[in-house]
Amino acid sequence: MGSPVNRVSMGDTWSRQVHPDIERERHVQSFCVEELTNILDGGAQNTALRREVESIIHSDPELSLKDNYFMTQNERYEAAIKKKFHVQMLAQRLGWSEDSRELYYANRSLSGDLGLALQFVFQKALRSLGSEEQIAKWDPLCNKLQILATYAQTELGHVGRSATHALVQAQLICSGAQQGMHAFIVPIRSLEDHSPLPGITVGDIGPKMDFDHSDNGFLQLDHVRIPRENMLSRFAQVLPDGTYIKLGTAKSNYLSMVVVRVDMLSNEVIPLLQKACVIAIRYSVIRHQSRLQPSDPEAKVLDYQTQQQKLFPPLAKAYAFHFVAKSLLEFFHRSYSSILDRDFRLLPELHALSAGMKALVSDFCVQGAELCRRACGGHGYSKLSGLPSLVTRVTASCTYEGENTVLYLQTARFLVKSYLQAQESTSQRSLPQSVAYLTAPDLAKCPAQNVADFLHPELYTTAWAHVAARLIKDSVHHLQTLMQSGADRHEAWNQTTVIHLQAAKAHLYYVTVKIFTEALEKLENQPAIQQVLKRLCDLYALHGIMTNTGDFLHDGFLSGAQIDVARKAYLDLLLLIRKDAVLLTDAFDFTDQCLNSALGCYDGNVYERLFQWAQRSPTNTQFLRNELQKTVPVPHVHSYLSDSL
Ligand SMILES: CCCCCCCCCCCCCCCC(=O)SCCNC(=O)CCNC(=O)[C@H](O)C(C)(C)COP(=O)(O)OP(=O)(O)OC[C@H]1O[C@@H](n2cnc3c(N)ncnc32)[C@H](O)[C@@H]1OP(=O)(O)O
Ligand SMILES: Cc1cc2nc3c(=O)[nH]c(=O)nc-3n(C[C@H](O)[C@H](O)[C@H](O)COP(=O)(O)OP(=O)(O)OC[C@H]3O[C@@H](n4cnc5c(N)ncnc54)[C@H](O)[C@@H]3O)c2cc1C
Repeated sequence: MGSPVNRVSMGDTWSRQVHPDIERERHVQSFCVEELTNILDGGAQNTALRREVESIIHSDPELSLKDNYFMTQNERYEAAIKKKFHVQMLAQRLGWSEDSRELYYANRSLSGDLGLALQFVFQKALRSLGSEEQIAKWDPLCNKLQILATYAQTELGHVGRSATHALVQAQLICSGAQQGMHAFIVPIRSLEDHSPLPGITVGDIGPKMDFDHSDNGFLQLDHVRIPRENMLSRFAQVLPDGTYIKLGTAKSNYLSMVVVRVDMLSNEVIPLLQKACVIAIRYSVIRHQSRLQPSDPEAKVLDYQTQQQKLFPPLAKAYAFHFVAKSLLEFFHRSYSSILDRDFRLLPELHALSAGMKALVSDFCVQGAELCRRACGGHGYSKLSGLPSLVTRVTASCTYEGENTVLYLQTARFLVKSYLQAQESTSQRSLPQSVAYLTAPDLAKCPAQNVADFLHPELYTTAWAHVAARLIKDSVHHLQTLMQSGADRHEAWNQTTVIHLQAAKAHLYYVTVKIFTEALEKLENQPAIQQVLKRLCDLYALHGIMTNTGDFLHDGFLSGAQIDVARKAYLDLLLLIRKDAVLLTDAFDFTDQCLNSALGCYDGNVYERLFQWAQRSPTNTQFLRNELQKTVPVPHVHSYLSDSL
């Protein structure tokens, strides 16, 4: 690997000297950081390749992210477009193919700060909904950037300034009959001069909370005609005489959403939380404040239990979600090709899991990133910490690709069906794997008696299964009671959605705990890593219990006394994780350039960097001469004072 300092140096003179406070954190290593990095990367060869790509990207001045925080929205957009084309040229020169690991790593090292991100969504949709001929026609045009494509499903589109083509999801009306949502490729701008085509009104939606690197726009279509073959036809066709032929199910065209949701977790959402944890935990061993004992020197803030309570649950989630995303991706790969071949048996479970996980993971990533930001005190409010951008960027993921409440309810719909299926004693069909626990034997009371009992993965997984199953049963009971009292199905559903939402969240939490524990079992040949990750897994499961105690107490599954014991187990874990905390963040192996944070650099030289970066601000660099020929920052209060006097 070479010296880590070499990897992370940003060229500042002090960055070769690691701050002693952070160096001490790395002094005693209870596990091999490099080995953990290899696990996260899926193998040592991947780590090596990723670092190779990172060094290419970071040595290229065109691809620097360092001025991002000082840019306006339009400047960010332009810089992101410029980088996109630059990376494309680099890829051509170095032979990085489309969908290659190299391009994936290039995107990661640039924090996804590349323009034309929606082209990716367009292509995912094209490949899942298009026929082989349509893919062969449109995909290469996108790869070579000969068309700039976007995905327009939500009303008011999302097309902006750059797109020449949009994949529009719209109602198909054939011979007067509504056939549901279908995907159409609509040319919207001239390929000659980029002007909007007849009938097209298109533009940028204006200032946003973040996502300035991405182009979001509105689109109106007024009597726009497109060729019949522009309707994506893997799952449905319209013949020249107007006959509609259904090749899939009524909801086959929703497949594109599944594909993108699965992909974006590891490509976009989870790294944002991971980076926030790296920044806040590194800063928390540099920042000293107050004393643990009156006679002590000022303590590192990470030594306060409340600081650990802020930062370690998000860290545990950052690891848990890595394994969740990996497992979801594996399930996706197992089922996708049969779905494309129109075998839809696995689709309901895949949809329910991917929609629900997108919601749960993005919700927790937002909460976690904001906690990290606040854990850095006043400096967390500075954009130069990197944290405000991480928070606002991850916040978008609770909305795009499906608003989270809407997605939890999709999972809940599947849970109701699965529960009813589990109740049918005559049913020959086995339940999908993720809900198999609905028929497993259940304990009425948790047997845990002491702290050690609460650290058994089987115990807390069973506890989560119990709560999820009870809440699902409860939600179905409420639904059925309302229907039996005369409410129609839709009304009864709406009157019980708050309860369904709670059930869906518990189910998803159970699934994440189960996936994390299963991932640990596979690490038995690496006991030191297994041990450190097990602590995070324990913390993840117990933190969930601590923040939902009512659900565990409700039917007496846990008693008040057991909750006290579980809390003791949880608090003990904070101390154990404390000594490995910085190493656990190092293992994510984000370069300093990619973190782009004055607080979070590997070397811990926070204050020098903050000071130096602040001086780069245009407010400090754009000077004018005042009447006394002295240079002063603009706008200067004296110019107004002299006007008004
Ligand atoms: C190098 C690489 C770089 C990469 C770098 C990446 C960067 C990445 C940056 C991200 C960049 C942002 C990109 C944002 C891009 C958008 O945001 S695009 C817009 C996406 N929009 C959405 O996701 C809309 C979300 N809403 C939904 O999904 C809603 O549930 C629906 C599906 C639209 C509701 O429709 P509905 O027909 O009313 O649905 P509903 O009655 O509830 O259900 C009907 C049936 O369909 C089923 N169903 C619903 N949805 C589905 C589905 N998707 N599949 C299968 N079945 C489904 C239901 O299970 C239900 O089945 P049954 O129970 O009847 O059997
Ligand atoms: C950064 C960003 C990028 C985006 N990019 C794209 C893009 O490229 N292409 C594109 O097509 N779209 C894009 N979108 C739009 C995005 O997909 C939608 O905003 C999202 O799917 C939510 O839909 P909505 O805005 O209509 O919210 P609404 O559906 O209006 O939601 C508003 C409220 O209503 C509630 N609600 C809605 N339906 C129900 C229901 N059935 N039951 C209970 N409550 C409900 C929601 O929970 C929410 O609280 C993007 C959005 C963002 C923020």
